[in-house]
Amino acid sequence: MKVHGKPMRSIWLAPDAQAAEAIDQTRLPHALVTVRLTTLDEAAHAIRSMQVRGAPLIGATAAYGVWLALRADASDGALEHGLAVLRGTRPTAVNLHWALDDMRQLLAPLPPAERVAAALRRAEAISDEDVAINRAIGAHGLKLLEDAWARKGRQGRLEVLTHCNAGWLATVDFGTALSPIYQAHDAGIPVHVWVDETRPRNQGAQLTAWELGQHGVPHTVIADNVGGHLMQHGQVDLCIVGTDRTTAQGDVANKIGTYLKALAAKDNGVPFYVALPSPTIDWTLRDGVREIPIEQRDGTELSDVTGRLASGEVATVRITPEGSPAANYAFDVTPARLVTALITERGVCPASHDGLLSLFPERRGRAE
Ligand SMILES: CSC[C@H]1O[C@H](OP(=O)(O)O)[C@H](O)[C@@H]1O
Repeated sequence: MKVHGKPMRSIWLAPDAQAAEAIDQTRLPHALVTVRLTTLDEAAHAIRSMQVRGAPLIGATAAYGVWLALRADASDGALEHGLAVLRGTRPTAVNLHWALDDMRQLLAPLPPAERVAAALRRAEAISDEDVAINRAIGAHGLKLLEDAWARKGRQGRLEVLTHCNAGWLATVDFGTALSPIYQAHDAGIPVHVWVDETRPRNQGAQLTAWELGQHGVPHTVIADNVGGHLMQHGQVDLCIVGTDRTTAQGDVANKIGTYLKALAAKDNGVPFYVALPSPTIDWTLRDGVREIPIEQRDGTELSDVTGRLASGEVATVRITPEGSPAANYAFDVTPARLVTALITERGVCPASHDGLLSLFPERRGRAE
């Protein structure tokens, strides 16, 4: 996407080809800072600390992380160590595990001398594939937004609510949930986005709002608990969110609070869509509530808030009493029954096993 008019991805090969570079998302929206990743540990830290975040971007970063590990040591032991370190960074986004399995399947059979070049080629291919997938999700999602706009008589604004950040910052480019919104905006549909702030890491307030502003998409930041009220008053035409892991039955793991938004949407007859790139489908799982691992992060992400002072200085302040414990669950699971449809790169389908198999028939009968 463009930043100050200049095309940009969220992660890229450094011009000297000796590192990966990425936008440090912990510095947005107050500063646009690039972080240079030269080692396995720097790549792992970038994922763990959420300098890079979002399921597809986590997968791409992990692929570059394997390349960085092998640049230092291309032995079997170093490959396995690198895969293990990266696999241990964050548990919920299945793209991380898909990308690492993909890299291992490619690299383990190769002679060490061939591994570094092959790893970089694959990391770049994974990034390019993500961009193509997200463009396609945008095109399929655009049709849903055009239909919603037509149903509304093309009057006023098309009101879309989104949760967290599933924009181009959460991917290599274009985003998943925001991709149809960008394409609708560019097609001249007067779309307006209600942006859930998404406590505690504020991916909506700090990242989605920044992205939409950069592209000129009208939006309003709201507290996480406002969405149900807006839906009750007819101010939301549809919801569209991303996902970190979706089961073969269509249960959707996404940022904490997504489930509550889906319940409000169901209660108010508001369509609830999930933008789902295929590397985010976990074909091995059926019951998402029972089986998807939910990341718990440090309580200081809840007790502390970082922002910019009037002086322009960025500071962190504590908002909870000293000694009050904080529980920081990072994801929840929305059962398929609350999902209107899944928007994949191959088209739109019901949130069900048959729905997914209709778009991915090659998965029928495979023992996962
Ligand atoms: C397109 S994946 C975006 C997905 O990832 C986010 O989680 P996090 O910011 O913790 O990496 C959130 O669940 C988004 O919907």
